[in-house]
Amino acid sequence: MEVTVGTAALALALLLLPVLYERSGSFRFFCKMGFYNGWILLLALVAIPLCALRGRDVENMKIIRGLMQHVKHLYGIRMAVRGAQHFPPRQPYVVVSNHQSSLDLLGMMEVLPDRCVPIAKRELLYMGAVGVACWLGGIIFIDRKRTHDAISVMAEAAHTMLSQDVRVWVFPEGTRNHSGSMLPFKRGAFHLAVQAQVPVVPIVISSYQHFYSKRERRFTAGQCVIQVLPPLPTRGLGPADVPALTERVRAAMLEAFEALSAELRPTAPPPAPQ
Ligand SMILES: CCCCCCCCCCCCCCC(=O)SCCNC(=O)CCNC(=O)[C@H](O)C(C)(C)COP(=O)(O)OP(=O)(O)OC[C@H]1O[C@@H](n2cnc3c(N)ncnc32)[C@H](O)[C@@H]1OP(=O)(O)O
Ligand SMILES: CCCCCCCC/C=C\CCCCCCCC(=O)OC[C@@H](O)COP(=O)(O)O
Repeated sequence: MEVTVGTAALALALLLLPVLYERSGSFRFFCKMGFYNGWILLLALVAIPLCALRGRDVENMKIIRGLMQHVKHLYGIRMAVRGAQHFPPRQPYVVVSNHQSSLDLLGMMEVLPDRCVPIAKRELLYMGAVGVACWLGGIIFIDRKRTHDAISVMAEAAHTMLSQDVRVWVFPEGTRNHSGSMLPFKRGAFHLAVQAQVPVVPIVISSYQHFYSKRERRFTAGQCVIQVLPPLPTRGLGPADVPALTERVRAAMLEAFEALSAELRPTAPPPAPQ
């Protein structure tokens, strides 16, 4: 009898889930974000044995990129890449891009150049299978609480970029930013580019505001533009030039971000006929 009541309660709860999903925006938001994280965890489990054949190697980022590229379709996110011709061919460079949310992974995987690895907070290493996949992909981890150590890791990265022909992707805001603008940029990425004497390639991911908002618990289908801006050379620059370079790149990115936000902002529906 107890089993029957339990089973009936479970069946009722399962029947109610679609209704709740249909009626509650917040429930839908949490389901979608839960599925996003769960799906990436599952993809990481698939990636691990494939990547393990090579060991820790930047070439494994191709496997991770390939496995991630369908995820946008699951969410109805249409992505357009502009300015891909700006990627310098056959040379190392530092990519810098804005960082709004963990959804940035989708934009990153849309344009990630070959032999390019992100710099990530070290906490990612402890996310189970995701951490293992990131390690196998050659992702560079920094401890944000230890500035001196983070700078040493970046200095080592400058060497690796040149000796092993590697490109590096940095989020110079240093953290996710949902404000609809850009935080001040930290200078690590620009020191890295100047130390290695390689160009900086700015990439702007358009605002998610019209289809995704963590604060409002809103996540619908939508459109996202990833704009690659012209590279800035650093040849001949030294440490004293880093602040001006940082500000120049941020100004260019902010201008492009605002232009994209204006372009993609949904136009108000026409007034209803009287
Ligand atoms: C198949 C499925 C598998 C799924 C796998 C999916 C994988 C995808 C993974 C994607 C990961 C994305 C993760 C994104 C993140 O984790 S973002 C967070 C981490 N990233 C950053 O923080 C990068 C940006 N931060 C910096 O550049 C900082 O400057 C940093 C180097 C970290 C140091 O930060 P902080 O401690 O806050 O110090 P300051 O920035 O204030 O710097 C202090 C002074 O040092 C100078 N400086 C900085 N860097 C250098 C350097 N490299 N060399 C020399 N000097 C440096 C800096 O200019 C400051 O001095 P001044 O004030 O300018 O005098
Ligand atoms: C054994 C432990 C198991 C833990 C399992 C955790 C499961 C998590 C599963 C999938 C996570 C997928 C998300 C990948 C990471 C996205 C990158 C990202 O956006 O990192 C945030 C970082 O840029 C800035 O961090 P903060 O904004 O400063 O914070």
